[in-house]
Amino acid sequence: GELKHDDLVNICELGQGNGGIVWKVRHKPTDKIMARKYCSFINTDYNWCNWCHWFWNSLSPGKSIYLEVKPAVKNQIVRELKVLHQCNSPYIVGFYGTFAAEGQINICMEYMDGGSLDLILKKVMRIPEHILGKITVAVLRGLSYLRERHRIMHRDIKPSNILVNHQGEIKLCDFGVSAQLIDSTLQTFIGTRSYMSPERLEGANYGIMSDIWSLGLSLVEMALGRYPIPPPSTKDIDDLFKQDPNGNQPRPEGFGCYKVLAIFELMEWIVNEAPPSLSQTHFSPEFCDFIDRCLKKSTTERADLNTLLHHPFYKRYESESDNQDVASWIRQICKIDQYQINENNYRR
Ligand SMILES: Nc1ncnc2c1ncn2[C@@H]1O[C@H](COP(=O)(O)OP(=O)(O)OP(=O)(O)O)[C@@H](O)[C@H]1O
Ligand SMILES: NCCNc1nnc(-c2ccc(F)c(F)c2Nc2ccc(I)cc2F)o1
Ligand SMILES: [Mg+2]
Repeated sequence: GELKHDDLVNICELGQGNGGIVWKVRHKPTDKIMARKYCSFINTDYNWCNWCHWFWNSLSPGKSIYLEVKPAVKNQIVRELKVLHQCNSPYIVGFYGTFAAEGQINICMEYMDGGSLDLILKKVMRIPEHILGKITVAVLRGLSYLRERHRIMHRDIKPSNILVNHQGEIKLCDFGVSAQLIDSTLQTFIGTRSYMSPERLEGANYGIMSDIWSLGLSLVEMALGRYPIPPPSTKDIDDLFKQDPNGNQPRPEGFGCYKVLAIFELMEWIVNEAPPSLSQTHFSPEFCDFIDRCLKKSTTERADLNTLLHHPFYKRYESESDNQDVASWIRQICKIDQYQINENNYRR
């Protein structure tokens, strides 16, 4: 049956984004561990000055934006989210239910004990190419599932929305299954960095091809270990790889101290400058070509989903049946984590 607010016990906070707070919870009746996302809305009536408040609020990234939606709109969102019960794929995070409590929309989903790839990236310097190959297989298969079976694009592909677990599974979450929720959160540039495609930033029509751009940019960020706009110089990259060839040292402070562009400068750069690319000094020619095909600024030149499903980089990893390599890599990283926890406890 449907989940109820009182059946859930908070265990610990998993993280905060721009539109939500995520808690690790236990569902008492089934003793199941879940991840519960509060979408931060308050259900007072919507009016113009709230919009201004929201707009100025959204300029200061990282704060949770409080949005106003009418109760009727909230009910429509909950109704549309129930479609998530039909979203069943090895590449999509499981869904347990949704409900409104204290004027907030809650989404309860599968708890992924490896966390999201943005957190993983904070623990290691870079993600090795063979792991990025497995990530690419999972994301492309997840996008295909959403398009073939539910006729939707993802809309928010980025490392924090790609989750992993100790079994080596890699799954997508936070995709735009509810049109009303998308409208209510005015998916604009909230957040410090944009994974949005040039056409989407320019306000032109956009679709699945925009997800392909976001995938390309996310892969470059995970391959280099830093957000790739403005692109690091070849010297920067060579230094990174010289310091730490296999890329699993935690990142030193002031790493690659590059100028962090303000959100508007960043969007301007994405629209006006050449897209980032990878060099064959450190990456395979297939991976470099895959990235170039995803990061074409013009959607007519950019590879579509079917082309990528036949690309040599994808083909190299799609045949590998199990993800034991991913599983041991995740465990190794989390063990570092576990080791750190023990260390800290021991010191205390
Ligand atoms: N199902 C889940 N299992 C485990 N951890 C999760 C799950 N869903 C989210 N998280 C964690 O919670 C954090 C916050 O998630 P949330 O989607 O609210 O924000 P975000 O994706 O980081 O950013 P934004 O809100 O801008 O999209 C994520 O970074 C992720 O580490
Ligand atoms: N960057 C914007 C703020 N972050 C965000 N987190 N979740 C969403 C989201 C947006 C639209 C939507 F329809 C959802 F179901 C959404 N959530 C959602 C979808 C699938 C699963 I499985 C779990 C979810 F929380 O947006
Ligand atoms: Mg997210």
